[in-house]
Amino acid sequence: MSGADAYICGKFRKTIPSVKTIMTPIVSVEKLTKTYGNGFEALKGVDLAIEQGEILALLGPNGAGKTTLISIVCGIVNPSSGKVLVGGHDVVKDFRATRSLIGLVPQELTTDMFETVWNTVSFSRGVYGYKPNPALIEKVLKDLSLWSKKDNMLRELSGGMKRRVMIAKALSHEPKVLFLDEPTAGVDVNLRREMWQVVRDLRNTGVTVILTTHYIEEAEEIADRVGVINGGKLLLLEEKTALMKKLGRKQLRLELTEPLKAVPTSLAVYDLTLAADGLSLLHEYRDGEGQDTIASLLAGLAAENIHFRDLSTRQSSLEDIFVELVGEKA
Ligand SMILES: Nc1ncnc2c1ncn2[C@@H]1O[C@H](COP(=O)(O)OP(=O)(O)OP(=O)(O)O)[C@@H](O)[C@H]1O
Repeated sequence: MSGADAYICGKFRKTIPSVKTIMTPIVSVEKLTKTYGNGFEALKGVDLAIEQGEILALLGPNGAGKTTLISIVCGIVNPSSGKVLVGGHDVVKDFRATRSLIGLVPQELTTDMFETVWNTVSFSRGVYGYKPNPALIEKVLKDLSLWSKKDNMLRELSGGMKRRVMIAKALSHEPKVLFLDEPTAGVDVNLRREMWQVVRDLRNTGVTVILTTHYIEEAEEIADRVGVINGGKLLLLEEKTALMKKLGRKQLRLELTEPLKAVPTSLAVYDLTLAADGLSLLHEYRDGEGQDTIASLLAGLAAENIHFRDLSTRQSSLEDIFVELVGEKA
């Protein structure tokens, strides 16, 4: 059963096998470059394979090249060199075939505010040359909790509903790959969580979701894999949990009972940082490497007669990892 079939047949059913069992990428990008007319090199050789049924979050600061990459895959911008395949079809040579496999939800709401939800979504399907399919449109609107608003004009909807209409439009022609460009930019926390659930539900129908985001929390929350783009290059592409494990750091903080003037030489081996007031000691270590060291550190402190009244650990977040990689916030 294809992702689209699953979409038609069930309320976001979990019918699709896990990412790891499927080998052929639904989107494959090889040595992709883009130099705009003014000579600006927006992409400098990007390689990327996206598996069917995964959620991939592309993180990167402003101007990193995320929208350029998405626009090339969607056939909106021409690449300067390299090759992009969607469902095995070349995005330049076989534009119609690839475009019909893709749904794009742009950053901006681009639709007639005086049109009804039903007409807007139905019209989108027609744009792709598909025959009307009221049953599918009904299903899409119900799954996105828009059914009760089908006869309302877009201007009568809340911000969150308008965003869901944009997703419904993109799903109206049953795409296999859905691109969401900054799906939750400028929305409140509740709406962001609602959107995350919509994205997860979509993935569970087999739709492959690629989203760009500035919100690290978003990637941390819903992505299966994370790609980091900066300066037109893909700096890393990694399964999220593996990434957190590999690059994640832990920090042990000890609150001392008495201020310490300096770290005793016998403890120099632990690479401790003493706070300016002398009342806390910090020890950083890689995830999974700490246990033995911490036991001997605590023994070393006891031997030096240094006592602490509290101790806490902190796991570095994806945000810390990102800042370390890119040198700035997303
Ligand atoms: N049509 C264009 N002509 C010239 N340069 C462009 C054009 N479109 C984009 N650029 C430049 O290419 C770079 C990448 O832009 P792009 O929109 O892909 O970044 P982005 O990662 O999506 O950024 P943001 O997060 O701000 O949306 C930027 O420096 C931008 O100014």
